[in-house]
Amino acid sequence: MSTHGFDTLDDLAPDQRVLVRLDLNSPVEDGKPQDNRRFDRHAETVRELADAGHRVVLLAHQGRPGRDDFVSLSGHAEILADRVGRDVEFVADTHGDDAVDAIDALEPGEILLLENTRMCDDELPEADPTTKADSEFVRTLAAHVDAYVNDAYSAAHRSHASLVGFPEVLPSYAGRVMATEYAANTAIANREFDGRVTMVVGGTKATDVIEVMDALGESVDDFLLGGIAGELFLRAAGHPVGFDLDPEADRYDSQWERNHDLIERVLDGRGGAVTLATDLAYAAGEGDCDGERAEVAVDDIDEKDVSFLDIGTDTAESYADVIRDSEAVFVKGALGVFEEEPFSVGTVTVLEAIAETDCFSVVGGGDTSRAIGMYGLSEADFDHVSIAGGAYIRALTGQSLAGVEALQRAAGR
Ligand SMILES: Nc1ncnc2c1ncn2[C@@H]1O[C@H](COP(=O)(O)OP(=O)(O)OP(=O)(O)O)[C@@H](O)[C@H]1O
Ligand SMILES: O=C(O)[C@H](O)COP(=O)(O)O
Repeated sequence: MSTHGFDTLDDLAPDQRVLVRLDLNSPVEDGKPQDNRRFDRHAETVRELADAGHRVVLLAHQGRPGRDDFVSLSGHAEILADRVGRDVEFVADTHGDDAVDAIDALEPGEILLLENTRMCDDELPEADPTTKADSEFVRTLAAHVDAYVNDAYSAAHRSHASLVGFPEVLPSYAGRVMATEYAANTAIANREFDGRVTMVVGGTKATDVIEVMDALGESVDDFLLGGIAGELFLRAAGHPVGFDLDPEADRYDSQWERNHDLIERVLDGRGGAVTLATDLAYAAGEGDCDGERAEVAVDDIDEKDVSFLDIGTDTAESYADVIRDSEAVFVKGALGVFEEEPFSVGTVTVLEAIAETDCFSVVGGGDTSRAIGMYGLSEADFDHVSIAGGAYIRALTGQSLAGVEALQRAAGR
């Protein structure tokens, strides 16, 4: 058993017919899944199992019923096959006769992907593990395999049948992605660091990250703020910022209404640990992201009529200094609209400082981690680049994940 209380692939017996839950949930365009790092990451677990001679049956979900991204996994099988370097057979069935026949026909080292688990009525909604274990979906598939592996860390906060049902009835193991993500993302709450622990807080989901700041309390020495949350904190400090260029998007006002009490509480309790931007960047001229970068000192902002798109250069440099002096750095959310090169300065300066520094580092959030590839940085320069969104947030705030708890219970049986 690992130190995290679950068994891993190191504990798996040889020659198993193994059911493996992945998270291949991807952006979908014109009905087709778009390639992303989830395929590369899970491919390593799948390849390891197939190379070891196991018969590999894969489960994954895509989208949510009723949404445009709720599509079949046939396209996912093609991308995954390319990444694994082996054939991945696909059957458009979740647990009926076609699925069962295909499972029974597998030879050692062969890989089969079943249809989108959310197309099976038993998968959703969330329910307790025993109820999910008693579903036809779980009972049927469990009878045709020897073991279950959960590699879907980024979906592990959902108490769905494919995540919590199987560990109730099968010997269960964490896949490589699950084990790595779990260790890195809980480090902020579980590990002792000798030196300064810094958290870079940005992005658009201010409510999420402010709750993280509140929950983390003393385990973080410095919070470096940017993005929407950064502007909300500046607003709390009396600066007229947080102007919605597109009022429909409503990035600021509703998140301000929802969070201003919490922001005050964080500032009262941990104000000394919170560092806010001293300058901000905006698009000169047109008033949208296409304009040239211009900067203004926060103290010189008199009116709320500009949409800020990045922290300023002085702020970025001072954040980089803090990072160079840190023992551990956790990133949640980008410091600006890095997708537009002129407004990537904050995010890229901070990521470069982390990459150059010998600190323990975790970068989380789907969008934020994309900046690493976009600006020529290497994932190898970070201890961990998470592929999880909601699960990363929950791990940072010390909340348990239903799928991880299910693995831990299974290991204890
Ligand atoms: N000042 C800003 N104004 C508008 N958008 C911003 C600003 N600063 C950052 N962003 C945007 O924030 C996005 C990333 O934030 P987000 O909160 O979505 O985090 P994430 O890293 O993608 O996490 P998740 O995986 O949970 O979505 C980027 O796409 C960036 O353009
Ligand atoms: O992409 C994700 O964050 C996970 O797959 C969870 O998806 P969900 O939010 O639709 O449950």
